[in-house]
Amino acid sequence: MLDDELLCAGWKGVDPERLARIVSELERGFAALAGVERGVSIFGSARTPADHPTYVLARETAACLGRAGFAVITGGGPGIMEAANRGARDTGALSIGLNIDLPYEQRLNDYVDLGLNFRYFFVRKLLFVRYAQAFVIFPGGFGTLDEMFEALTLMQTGRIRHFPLILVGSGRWAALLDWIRGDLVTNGLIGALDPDLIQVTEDPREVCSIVEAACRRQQQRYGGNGIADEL
Ligand SMILES: CC(C)=CCNc1ncnc2c1ncn2[C@@H]1O[C@H](COP(=O)(O)O)[C@@H](O)[C@H]1O
Repeated sequence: MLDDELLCAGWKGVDPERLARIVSELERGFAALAGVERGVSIFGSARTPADHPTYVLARETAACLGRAGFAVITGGGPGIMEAANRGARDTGALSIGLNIDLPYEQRLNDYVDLGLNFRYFFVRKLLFVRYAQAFVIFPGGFGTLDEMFEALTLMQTGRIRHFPLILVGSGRWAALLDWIRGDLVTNGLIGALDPDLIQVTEDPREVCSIVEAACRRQQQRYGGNGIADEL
């Protein structure tokens, strides 16, 4: 069977409707975020409570980015997402939440100024990249790791360029980084230089200076945010 025939074989009655929904989510997202020229997407656990040091660090980091003129984009949920939206709100920077519809009740956190709800994870993930100049990632679970590895894949394959991926909280990432540098590099599963795509810091001001330097490079080389046309 040819590829086209295979694809058509799966084209059931509901698929056109699904496709229309996907396109309309994309359109709504692009329209809502079209004015965002400088943004940073911040990821991290949905479960980190407000009195946790990592929450405080995420709030501070977002505030620092906000003061530098960046909009802050998160998943709009609780935990680190809330901390980052809160830090943006503290400084009057645009605080964006791209929320996902989940089977259990899920509302946007109280610190989102521009909020959108999505049915599809992949539409929302595209927007996290499309409207950001950098990814800043705090410790988290499967959701956070998914977002981190998606960005790394896009960087490794050249779909996004000069796009810093910054892990905040060195101690918490050490075991994962050891495994990446050890097992993955040693067994030839990634290139020897691929781990260099990841930067690690504890310091909100360093996050800001890494992002600003990358922005300048993106601007000089591409006149935009370093995102290839294919994305
Ligand atoms: C308390 C709870 C589980 C709430 C879930 N509510 C959520 N709302 C919005 N984005 C989410 C949510 N859960 C996961 N995500 C996405 O996945 C990441 C967090 O997942 P995790 O907690 O690390 O795995 C976030 O950066 C976010 O983009």
